[in-house]
Amino acid sequence: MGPTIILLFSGKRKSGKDYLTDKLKGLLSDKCQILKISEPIKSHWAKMKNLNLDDLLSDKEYKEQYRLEMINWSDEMREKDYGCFCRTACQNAPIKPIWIVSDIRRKTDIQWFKENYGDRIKAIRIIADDETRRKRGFEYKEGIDNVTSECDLDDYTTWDLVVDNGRNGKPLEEQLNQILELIKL
Ligand SMILES: Nc1ncnc2c1ncn2[C@@H]1O[C@H](COP(=O)(O)OP(=O)(O)OP(=O)(O)O)[C@@H](O)[C@H]1O
Repeated sequence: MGPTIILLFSGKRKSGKDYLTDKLKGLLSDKCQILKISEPIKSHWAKMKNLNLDDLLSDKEYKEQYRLEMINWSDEMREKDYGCFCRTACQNAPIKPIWIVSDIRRKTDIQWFKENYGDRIKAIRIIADDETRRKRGFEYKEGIDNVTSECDLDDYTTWDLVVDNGRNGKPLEEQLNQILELIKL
């Protein structure tokens, strides 16, 4: 037993992953649970470095400060076991009909979910134009924006849905309805 549907969200920095998945959570409420693959990474990192986990998980400057180091450390872990963080995130999550994974970043993340949950998964790409992302606080950083964790899914093509959350995007309600169409419980 497990969730009936797992929505995997991916998108570049400041495309609006947290924003859209939070809105979706607002609609689905008790039927869904948001999972973050970055949660087990951050919780391990916080323990190792004696940092405040809530600050690391939230949207503050704090997380930017440690992003590069966390990427490098988690990449080393993934080389040994590509599913390690996906597995922990799933093990820690309460069973609900719908899981929303809000931070898929790699082909191997999708691969792991496919191997373990088969066709219960739907993969959604959130896109936004550069100008919009910059307005939301995005600043290009060498070592972060040009590496695997940010770029591995740029050439993935078999998304179940692509949502434009930039200036040319459809109104929010339509975007959310498109996502709900994928669920059809
Ligand atoms: N459609 C939208 N309308 C208005 N504000 C938005 C919209 N989408 C995102 N934002 C805002 O833009 C900012 C960045 O969005 P968000 O944190 O969801 O991006 P993210 O993809 O999760 O970024 P990161 O990868 O850096 O965590 C937030 O302040 C969010 O509220």
